[in-house]
Amino acid sequence: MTYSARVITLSDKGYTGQRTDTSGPALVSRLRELGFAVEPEPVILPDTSDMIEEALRKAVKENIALVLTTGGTGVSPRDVTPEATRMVVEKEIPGMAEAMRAASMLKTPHAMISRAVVGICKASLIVNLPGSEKGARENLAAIEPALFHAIKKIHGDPSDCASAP
Ligand SMILES: Nc1ncnc2c1ncn2[C@@H]1O[C@H](COP(=O)(O)OP(=O)(O)OP(=O)(O)O)[C@@H](O)[C@H]1O
Ligand SMILES: Nc1nc2c(c(=O)[nH]1)N[C@H]1C(S)=C(S)[C@@H](COP(=O)(O)O)O[C@H]1N2
Repeated sequence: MTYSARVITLSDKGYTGQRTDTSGPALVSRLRELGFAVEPEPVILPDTSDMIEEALRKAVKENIALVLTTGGTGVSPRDVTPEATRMVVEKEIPGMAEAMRAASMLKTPHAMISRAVVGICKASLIVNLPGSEKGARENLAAIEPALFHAIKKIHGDPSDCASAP
C-alpha cells in the first residue's frame, strides 16, 4: 500500500523569498525514500495561523495520509504552527511528539523549545517538525519506526498491534 504525503513549510522568510527553503525539499526526499507518494513541491506559507489551518484542512479534505509541517514550532512571537495544528486535529498523539523531543534532546538542548504537536484529523496524520533542515530530519527520524504502524491503524488496519513490525 502506498500512502500519500504532503510537506508544508512554515517560514516568513521562505514565503517572501528571503531564504531558500531547504527543509521542505529534504523532507520530500526522505518521504520518497520511505515509499510515500509525496507531492514534489512543498507548500510554502508564512507563519500565519489562518493560512496554516486552511492548508491543513485542505490536506485532510484531500485525504492526504501524512502531512508534515516544518517550522514555527518554537517560541518566537510569530511561531503558531502548534496552535494552528490543534485547531484541526481531532486526536493528539502525544507519545510521538514526546519521542521527537526526547530523541532531539540527545542532539541539542534547544530541542526542549520545540512545541511540536502530532495528531490525527479524519484519515490524515499531521506531524509538526522544527524549521531547520537538521531539526526537521532528526525529528522525522525519531518517529519513523512507528510511522507506518500509526498510519495503518488510522486507516483501520484491524491486525494485532503486538504482531506488527
Ligand atoms: N524552511 C527552512 N529551510 C532552511 N532552513 C530553515 C528553514 N526554516 C528555518 N530554517 C533555519 O532554522 C533556523 C531557525 O528557524 P526559525 O523558524 O526560528 O527562523 P526564523 O528566522 O524565525 O524563520 P522565519 O522567519 O522564516 O519563520 C533559521 O535561522 C534557519 O537557519
Ligand atoms: N533534533 C533537533 N530538534 C530540534 C533542533 C535541532 O537542531 N535538532 N532545533 C531546535 C531549535 S533551535 C528550535 S528553536 C526548535 C523550534 O524550531 P522552529 O521554531 O524552527 O520550529 O526546534 C528545536 N528542535
